[in-house]
Amino acid sequence: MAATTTAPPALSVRPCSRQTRSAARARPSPVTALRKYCGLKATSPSTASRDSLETASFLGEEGGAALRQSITTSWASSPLNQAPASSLLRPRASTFRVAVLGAGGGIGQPLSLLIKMSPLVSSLNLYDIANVRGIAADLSHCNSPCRVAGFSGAAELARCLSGADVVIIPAGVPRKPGMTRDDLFTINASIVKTLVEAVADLAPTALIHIISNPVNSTVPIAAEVLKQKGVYDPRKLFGVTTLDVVRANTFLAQKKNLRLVDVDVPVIGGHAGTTILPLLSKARPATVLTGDEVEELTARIQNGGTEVVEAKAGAGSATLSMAYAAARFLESSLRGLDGDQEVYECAYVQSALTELPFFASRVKLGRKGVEAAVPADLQGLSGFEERALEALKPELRASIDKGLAFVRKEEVPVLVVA
Ligand SMILES: NC(=O)c1ccc[n+]([C@@H]2O[C@H](COP(=O)([O-])OP(=O)(O)OC[C@H]3O[C@@H](n4cnc5c(N)ncnc54)[C@H](O)[C@@H]3O)[C@@H](O)[C@H]2O)c1
Ligand SMILES: O=C(O)C[C@H](O)C(=O)O
Repeated sequence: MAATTTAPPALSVRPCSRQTRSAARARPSPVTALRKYCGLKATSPSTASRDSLETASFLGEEGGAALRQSITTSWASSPLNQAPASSLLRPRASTFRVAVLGAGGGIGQPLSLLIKMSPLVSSLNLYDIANVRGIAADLSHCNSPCRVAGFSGAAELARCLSGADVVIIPAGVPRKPGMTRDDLFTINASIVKTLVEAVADLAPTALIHIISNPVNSTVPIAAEVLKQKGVYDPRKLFGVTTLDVVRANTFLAQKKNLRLVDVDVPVIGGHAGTTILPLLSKARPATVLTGDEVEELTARIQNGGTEVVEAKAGAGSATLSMAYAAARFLESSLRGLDGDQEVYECAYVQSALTELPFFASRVKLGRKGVEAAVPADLQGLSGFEERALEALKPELRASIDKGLAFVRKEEVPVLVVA
């Protein structure tokens, strides 16, 4: 990730489309390349204006504009059309402080790198029970403005959390082949409970992004802990389900040969097996799918996590795609906190959209976290989706109850997962 003095397209986190890749090969002006730059978030025309689609980026709208401006100036004035790195990398100063708990893990490390690249983040605190000082030292050598510090062991958790605007929690054990996410409950429930207790005490106004599985239960656990501590604000607690949306977008685009950047599939319900419900009938662009295609795509999206667990054959679950998804969700959250107006993501939150107290749906993000859930996605579902929605409710409810009972020290209900 070293900054170079060569072509600015190297600044992109990823090329966003075939068109962008071929444009890069043709060595366009850097300004043209950046106009096409889409960064981590492939914004949908359904949720963004044409302008914001063009500027949507991991850099944020303003950051992207500032970067384009700096490149216009420095590129044009450079005799070799190769501006010095210092003038190319001039993102805006920002004010958000992010803490990652479980930063030494398979998700934590690449996620921390992506966050270090974000000009929306001024300070990144890494925490793990394992030693993360080396990771912090390593990251701190990247010449992006965000300050990085490492905190290892429970004694340093308080300093890590102090002043955080967003706390991201990927701490916990991942699945091995043959396990369900619920099989992780025994270990991860306690980890999440302990960490959220600390967040309640030390960063009670922070947004909390929970990645640790089983998300369907760990989010209710976190809610109950925060309630017991008297600091629960349901607008600020999220189960990160962005990976389901990322997978749905990718798999649909592959299946129907669509431009990835155009595709947006809302995914509702929860984050485990059949509780993951992609609403393909609401996909943008509107796409004609046969019944078989819907069933096949839905199953692939629901089993995306298992696909990776099996491919890794005992070495863990999705880490890189999860880091990418979590970085996208963080960027959207920070843009909301920063006052951007039209920021939407799917997330697993306290919800009144169905009879279930927690439910993943598209939500509007704002200065205080969730501004509103978007009910429109649940209206006019296909027959297949209606049936799948009803079918997922018992399992999701059982997972929620299991999480709540764990904190309330009630008898934990037996959860039967197919
Ligand atoms: N929400 C999602 O879509 C999604 C996607 C992928 C993985 N996950 C989940 O994320 C979790 C982490 O996955 P991973 O692959 O990074 O696992 P990992 O084992 O590679 O990393 C977990 C890290 O957590 C740390 N840790 C454990 N207990 C801790 C504690 N009490 N305090 C601080 N740190 C602690 C470990 O030391 C380790 O560094 C798993 O539960 C996995 O199932 C969720
Ligand atoms: O599948 C897992 O266990 C990890 C994660 O929930 C995923 O969807 O990849």
